Amino acid sequence: MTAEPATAELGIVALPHADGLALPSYETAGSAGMDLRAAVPEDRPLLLLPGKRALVPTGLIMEIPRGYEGQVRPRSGLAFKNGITCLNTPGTIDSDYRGEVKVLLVNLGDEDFIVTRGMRIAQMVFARVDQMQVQPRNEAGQTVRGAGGFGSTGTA
Ligand SMILES: O=c1ccn([C@H]2C[C@H](O)[C@@H](COP(=O)(O)OP(=O)(O)OP(=O)(O)O)O2)c(=O)[nH]1
Ligand SMILES: [Mg+2]
Repeated sequence: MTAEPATAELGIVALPHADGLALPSYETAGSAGMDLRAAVPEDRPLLLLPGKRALVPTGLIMEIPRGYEGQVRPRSGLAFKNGITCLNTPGTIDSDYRGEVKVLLVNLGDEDFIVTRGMRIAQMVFARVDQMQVQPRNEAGQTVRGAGGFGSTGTA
């Protein structure tokens, strides 16, 4: 199976510290996310102690089309095997952001974790977003749910 041609275009600027690293790409034709690689120095891998967090550079600046956002999400394999996840998941990359995309990893496991150069540490999913016009009102329209929430409908 080959991928359907993508309709939207993602501009990527690779910074010098991403030299030699593969650009993000979809691992399979139907992948929702493209994996992000750690642009840490080859000779200075990042040690993530249990309970600690770190902002991991990707070495990439992205030009996301207006009307889309980038979501930085954890990889399930790292989460399951090592307890490594994204602290602020899903991280939000705004379409007008022109800084380096970084991944806020946290080690929720009980062992040290070493992030090496080129390691695929997270994935980015692009989603359409709409902006809303804020409309102040005196009261909200009635619904069956009303103010019920936080388990109001039960579990069974
Ligand atoms: O995981 C993340 C989350 C955010 N960002 C960058 C891109 C995003 O566009 C910007 C701002 O993110 P966010 O709005 O979540 O953070 P904030 O704390 O509200 O910062 P700001 O005041 O800059 O909006 O930081 C990342 O590189 N990685
Ligand atoms: Mg913000």
